[in-house]
Amino acid sequence: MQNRIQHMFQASIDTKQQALQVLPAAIEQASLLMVNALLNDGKILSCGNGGSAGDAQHFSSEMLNRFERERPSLPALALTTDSSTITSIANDYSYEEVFAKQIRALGQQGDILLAISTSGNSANVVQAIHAAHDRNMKIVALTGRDGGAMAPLLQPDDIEIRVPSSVTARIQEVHLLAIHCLCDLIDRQLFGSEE
Ligand SMILES: O=C(CO)[C@@H](O)[C@H](O)[C@H](O)[C@H](O)COP(=O)(O)O
Ligand SMILES: [Zn+2]
Repeated sequence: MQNRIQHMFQASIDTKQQALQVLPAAIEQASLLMVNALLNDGKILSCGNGGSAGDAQHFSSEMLNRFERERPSLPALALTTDSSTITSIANDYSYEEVFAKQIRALGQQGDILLAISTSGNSANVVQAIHAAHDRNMKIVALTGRDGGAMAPLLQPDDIEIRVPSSVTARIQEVHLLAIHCLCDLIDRQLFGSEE
């Protein structure tokens, strides 16, 4: 079984090496978009399914609490946590609407939606992008594969961070690294670099 473990570690390393060749500019641009929103009293909403729901919550927790340094709390909200809201929307309307309906209530012009989907095809994340655009919000999309249905929806001011892989788990492993890069760059731009 150790061969299997070695294979997965190596595949994750290889995927990160390939992502390192193509993603830094998009991650930097996404951090600038987020910092601009935060400096203008905007907030960052995040959403995704399964492991990506965890990533959405990972990001919002590091904004609301902190990443690696002491600093004021930053306004972020994961749309994946309120089970009563999610189950009632899914039950009364459709699972596709669970994020979009929240965005229509909470999203304001100048806010950012962090939309996370390894396939780019999760219908509720696609609908979340439509709802965010309707609220004049900008999108940072964390995707993989060919970007799926999300990619063609993105507007010129939106940013896509697309991991060059078709393996969900490997894509997620890079998504989390990208999230930590965003947290680091946001802190440095808002509160100065520590070294
Ligand atoms: O975490 C994993 C796989 O590693 C799964 O839970 C995965 O998140 C789920 O299959 C999601 O439904 C996949 O959705 P998406 O990434 O294509 O939007
Ligand atoms: Zn996973």
